[in-house]
Amino acid sequence: MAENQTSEQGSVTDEPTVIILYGGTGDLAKRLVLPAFWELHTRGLLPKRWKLVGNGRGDVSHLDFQQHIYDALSEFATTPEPEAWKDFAPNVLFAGGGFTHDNPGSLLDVIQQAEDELGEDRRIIHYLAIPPSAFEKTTRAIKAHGLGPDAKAVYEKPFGTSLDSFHELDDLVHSVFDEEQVYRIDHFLGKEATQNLHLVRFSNRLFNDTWSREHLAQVQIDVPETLDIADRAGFYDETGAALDMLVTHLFQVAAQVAMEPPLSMAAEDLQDARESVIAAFRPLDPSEVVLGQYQSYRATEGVPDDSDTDTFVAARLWIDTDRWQGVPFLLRTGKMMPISAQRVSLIFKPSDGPVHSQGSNTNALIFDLKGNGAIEIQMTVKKPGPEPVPAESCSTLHLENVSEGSMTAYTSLIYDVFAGDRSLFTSSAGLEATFRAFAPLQADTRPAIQPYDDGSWGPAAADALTGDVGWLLGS
Ligand SMILES: NC(=O)C1=CN([C@@H]2O[C@H](COP(=O)(O)OP(=O)(O)OC[C@H]3O[C@@H](n4cnc5c(N)ncnc54)[C@H](OP(=O)(O)O)[C@@H]3O)[C@@H](O)[C@H]2O)C=CC1
Ligand SMILES: O=C1O[C@H](COP(=O)(O)O)[C@@H](O)[C@H](O)[C@H]1O
Repeated sequence: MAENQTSEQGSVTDEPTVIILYGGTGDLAKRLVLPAFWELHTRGLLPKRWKLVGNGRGDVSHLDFQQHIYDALSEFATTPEPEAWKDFAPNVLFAGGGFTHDNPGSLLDVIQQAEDELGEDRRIIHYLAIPPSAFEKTTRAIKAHGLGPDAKAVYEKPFGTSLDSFHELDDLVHSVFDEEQVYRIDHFLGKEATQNLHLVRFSNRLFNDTWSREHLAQVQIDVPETLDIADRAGFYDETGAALDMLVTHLFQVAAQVAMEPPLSMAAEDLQDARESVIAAFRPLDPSEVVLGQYQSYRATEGVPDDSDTDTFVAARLWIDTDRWQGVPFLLRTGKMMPISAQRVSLIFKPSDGPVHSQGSNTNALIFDLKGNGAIEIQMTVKKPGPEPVPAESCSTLHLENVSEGSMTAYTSLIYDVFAGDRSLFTSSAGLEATFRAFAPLQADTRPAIQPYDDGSWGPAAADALTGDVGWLLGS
């Protein structure tokens, strides 16, 4: 979240604001975005006067959309307290009939209705919580109906699906909005624990001095998920794991680990440092990438019988800076795996002796990105007893003493949109570099999809990518 959370709350909340949530009844909206709006409301961090307008292709009444939000909050956050809900619900409207350049559905009328209550000086925030394939037509519609000037636009990821489509979308977006109006979300950057990666590193000599090829054998960024894709087959089948997670979240987290020391810990300097290192990502070598698809995937309603979509990806990424020469970044994520976790592991080289670890564990510093985060250290210690026998041990710092008041990534990032703080959002230049590194997976050199059992750790070939080390999870 922006550093100005409390000091500038006044300036954020004074601006009458209409938030248009395209894809308002979708999966992302119900699981993450609507709970985030609710959290901001209960914390008093929404603008003083606001309207939230859900948009979609179907016709949904205002009351039904309010009920949809209530149900989503009950399922994915907490059941709203009646008093707080009474303040919230009347601000929620729905505009159906879709929104395209030649047919605005009821959106313009509903915006007018919101404006009648908020006044003409209202600001519009467009939040595109829709599949990436719909970004372009919705952006064209925003332009055609004159809703671009003075607005802010929040784009979900992936912003583009290839280097070419990224350029096309970026050009289109810049024909409607100035860069300062655009907020490209990668919610892994908003996670408290992701931000801890640089804070812990740069504030503690113990870690900062060992954060390089001299000491590290490899870095693993591992995000297995037990989830299937049943609720979002349409979106997922046209996207796949590599686009959904690798070129987006995992690349951004890799950049967060690999960045050079920023000029200062100020948000813009951190953003520059993160985005600069992405330019040094070597384009992926398809022979170092494993794509998989879980066995029951094609039986999912809405997925074609012959779908070639990847639901698993593991890749070895090289970063061509002096600090990281020779250190592979192992990235892995997939659906229908045995556990859900989000871990960044810095795996140390063996010590020069005379005592060497003998166990199966590795000397590693691990950041758990879930929730408020945790930091784990795996190391060799002395086994109690008369002989100096080394044994493997592990200790976890749960960070509870510093987690009071923490917010979900979406809550924090949406607050930043209100506050006008773009430092935890991705820039055009940074995203262009991610798509350059990703391009070899989109050519005819794309590796063949390998099947894996539901609930397994993915195709066996992914294990070989880590060399002798093995994946810390699941080995
Ligand atoms: N779900 C998640 O966990 C996360 C998703 N995201 C991102 O959020 C975005 C939306 O994902 P998600 O909510 O899962 O996807 P959904 O498949 O649930 O789609 C969201 C909504 O978009 C609308 N929509 C679908 N297709 C089109 C279309 N062709 N034109 C216009 N509107 C369309 C639908 O609403 P209607 O039928 O009412 O028009 C749908 O409910 C994606 O960019 C995704 O990468 C990011 C982080 C997490
Ligand atoms: O963006 C996405 O992220 C979620 C995982 O993120 P989490 O923070 O909600 O655990 C992933 O399941 C989804 O496929 C992807 O679109």
